[in-house]
Amino acid sequence: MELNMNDEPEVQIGTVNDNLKLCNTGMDNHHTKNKEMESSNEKRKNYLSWDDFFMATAFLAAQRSKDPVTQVGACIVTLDKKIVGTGYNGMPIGCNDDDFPWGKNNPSTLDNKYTYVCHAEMNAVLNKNSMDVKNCSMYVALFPCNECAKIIIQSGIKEVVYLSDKYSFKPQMIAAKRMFNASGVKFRQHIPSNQRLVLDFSKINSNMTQMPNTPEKYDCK
Ligand SMILES: Nc1ccn([C@H]2C[C@H](O)[C@@H](COP(=O)(O)O)O2)c(=O)n1
Repeated sequence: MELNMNDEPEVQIGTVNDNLKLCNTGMDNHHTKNKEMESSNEKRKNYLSWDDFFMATAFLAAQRSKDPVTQVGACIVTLDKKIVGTGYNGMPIGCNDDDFPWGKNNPSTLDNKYTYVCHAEMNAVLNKNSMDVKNCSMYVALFPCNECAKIIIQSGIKEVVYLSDKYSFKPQMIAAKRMFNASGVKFRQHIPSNQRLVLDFSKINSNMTQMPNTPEKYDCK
């Protein structure tokens, strides 16, 4: 899965650079590199930073969204770096994704998604799996609107880390910043170290020349 921090997914592990290297050097070099790494005592260098990890988690959550135009994800993290909630923009529970509108340019308010969709931030707070989210940080793809800002403030979240503020000119985002400033919620933009992250599900098996039989075929008694 490719987590394009701006766009749609594909599916590798590590950064795009890792994978480009892998493609360009071919399998032999890949095996040599793997062998070199196996005998080295040094730790891996290009692991994800916490900020990149939590933002990527928000982006991964966004991939659950059915919104055909904008997929937003949010991830709530405690002071000791534990994820306690994720959310993405979607219809409320019980409101069938196929029955409610996903368009946004219909003249009738009743026929536009904005009337119904729950924002990623709201869902992340409501989906929390901890007692509360006091003093937590929220990682979110897009800067929160005024309605989500109210929820963020009331829930006790103390920091918002966003990737894009592309709607900063809209009154909703200006109001959100006003409220954050007044209530002491800090906000900062995260610039990811890589524009794209690729999850390669096949990489976990990449050092195997031959795969064993599936576990079901072994007699485990
Ligand atoms: N901070 C945000 C901003 C937007 N959303 C959701 C709400 C809609 O589903 C969509 C925006 O649609 P667009 O006007 O870009 O077509 O994104 C959110 O969850 N959080």
